[in-house]
Amino acid sequence: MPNLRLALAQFDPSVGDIARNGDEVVRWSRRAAERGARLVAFPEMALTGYPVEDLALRTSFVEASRAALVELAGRLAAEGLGGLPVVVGYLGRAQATGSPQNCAAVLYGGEVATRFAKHFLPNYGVFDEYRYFEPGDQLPVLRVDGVDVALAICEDIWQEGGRVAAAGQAGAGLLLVVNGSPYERNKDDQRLELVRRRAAEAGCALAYLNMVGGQDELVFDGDSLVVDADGQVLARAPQFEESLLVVDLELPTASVTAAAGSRFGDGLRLVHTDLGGEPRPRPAQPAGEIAPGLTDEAEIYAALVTGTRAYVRKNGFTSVLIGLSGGIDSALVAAIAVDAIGAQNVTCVSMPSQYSSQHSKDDAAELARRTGLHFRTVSIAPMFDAYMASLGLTGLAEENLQSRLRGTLLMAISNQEGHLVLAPGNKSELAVGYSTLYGDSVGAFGPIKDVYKTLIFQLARWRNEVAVERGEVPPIPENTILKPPSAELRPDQVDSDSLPDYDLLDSILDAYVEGDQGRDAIVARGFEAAVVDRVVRLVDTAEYKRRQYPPGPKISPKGFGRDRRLPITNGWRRG
Ligand SMILES: Nc1ncnc2c1ncn2[C@@H]1O[C@H](COP(=O)(O)OP(=O)(O)OC[C@H]2O[C@@H]([n+]3cccc(C(=O)O)c3)[C@H](O)[C@@H]2O)[C@@H](O)[C@H]1O
Ligand SMILES: Nc1ncnc2c1ncn2[C@@H]1O[C@H](COP(=O)(O)OP(=O)(O)OP(=O)(O)O)[C@@H](O)[C@H]1O
Ligand SMILES: NC(=O)CC[C@H](N)C(=O)O
Repeated sequence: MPNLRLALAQFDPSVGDIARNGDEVVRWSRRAAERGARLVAFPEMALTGYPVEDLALRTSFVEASRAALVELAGRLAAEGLGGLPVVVGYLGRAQATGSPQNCAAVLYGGEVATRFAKHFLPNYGVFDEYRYFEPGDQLPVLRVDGVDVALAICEDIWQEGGRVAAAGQAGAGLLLVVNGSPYERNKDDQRLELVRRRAAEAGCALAYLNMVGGQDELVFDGDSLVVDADGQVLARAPQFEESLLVVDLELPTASVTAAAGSRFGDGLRLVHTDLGGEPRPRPAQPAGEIAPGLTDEAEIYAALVTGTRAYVRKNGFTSVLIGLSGGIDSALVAAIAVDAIGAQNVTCVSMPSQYSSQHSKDDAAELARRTGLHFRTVSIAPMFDAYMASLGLTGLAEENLQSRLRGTLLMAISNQEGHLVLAPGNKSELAVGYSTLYGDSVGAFGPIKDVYKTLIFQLARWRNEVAVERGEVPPIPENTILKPPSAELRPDQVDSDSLPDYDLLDSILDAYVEGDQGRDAIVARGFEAAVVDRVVRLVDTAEYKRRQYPPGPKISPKGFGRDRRLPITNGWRRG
């Protein structure tokens, strides 16, 4: 059996920065060549970044991507890499109609050897690909060193038939799939199972390459992997880290004999590109590594850190600002920020009012001491008194004023010092509208907006335990984790005064938001009808707040954002 040394470049592209992404393709291709790879692949739309959203509808952007692809082919050859076939995703257009397409190409010998477009387009959850792209209709097969490699793009393997079935019918020796597959909790297990099933269906080995990094609300976790035809994992890249996965594959001798243009299932037309090369023997020291997977908490925390770091850096900031209350939410956000960009780049402000307890001030200061982040205290009391003297506010208006003064203060410091403000709201609060508009909801990015309160506690404990295991100081003070959550907007206030206990609330939210179950179905599961009705009503009437909330990293199958699109003005009250 011939050997193919394959390299999967699991890198972090930047949306819209075609020049930088092109440079990265050259850099990683050079590394692949140095490691003896005979074929190197880059993720879905690596040249433009992914997803490009409505940039796909801009002719100037499509043309820039197409021109950059041709230029990249020449540049690779000029830099001595013309003999290494490079599979790279880009934004292209259909020849017949000129419509945008989600494409990939093989660059070889200074030229674009072949191009093809994604066959199946995802149009659910966060994806809108019918809005942008025309589907492709080719089965691209690349012959390299006596092995036939069929190529596909992400959703192509998530739906039945298509290129998977066609690759099997054509007799390909390897199915190489390039992806932009956003992170969700437990999706790594789902992908592994999918990849194994598709390898069996195609009857050949399958190489799955995903990108890493963050793009607005999406986080990409990498976790690229290669399985043989029996589904056995031959190589696996680390999660959330850039890496070059190099693997030696013993593959069947090329056997695709159908004529170019032959049709396969789903009407796919075979385009066979023979790059030549002799079959190679198995090397004395075969390549291939299997990175260990992360635990559930480690994976979620890494996603939050990755998403936050990417947002801050890709938007040109170096530092962030957080209002630190001594409570668990802002404490976890501060810990994430420190892990993402370093304590020296994180500033926290304690903004006590007349209702702030001593422990809240002490706990905030203690977190700062433990992590080494910049910390200062600005009392909101004089500003509060000035407002009260002018307006004479009471009740909720008085409570919200405190939160708004803090929001204004944070934005003022941001303007003055150039830090990006992080919003500390969690998913439970966002679900029921338990935050003050233009108050604690101000900010550019919400690192924990897709994390339920019960999971916040779990992550805080986990982060502290990791620190202990590493012999470091746990970042989050014990008291912050142990005390009952409170907004401290009036004397002795605790969250449980106005909300069901978080265990109960999160269980109902899980059914209503993640599970999309109706009110009756949730009650039928044994939850008290009055509590369900209240939670459903709170969720439904808080849509206006969620739409004004900053973006934040999606970690669940249904983040508030593009995964869940409901009207703000909505008279439907039956869940
Ligand atoms: N459909 C709609 N579309 C657009 N805007 C709408 C609207 N309905 C009301 N509004 C506007 O929104 C205002 C009400 O919203 P808002 O001003 O935020 O005030 P509101 O939601 O009434 O009160 C804030 C709630 O969040 C809780 N909170 C605040 C701060 C921190 C925490 C915490 O522990 O984390 C909890 C607080 O206890 C209270 O229950 C209305 O006065 C109105 O101006
Ligand atoms: N005394 C304070 N000093 C600084 N920031 C504060 C203070 N109180 C509230 N905040 C800011 O407002 C956010 C909302 O705080 P609040 O205490 O109302 O609710 P919470 O959701 O329980 O959050 P946390 O667990 O962080 O306290 C906090 O996360 C923090 O960013
Ligand atoms: N980019 C894509 O086609 C992604 C769709 C696919 N279902 C995934 O999440 O992995």
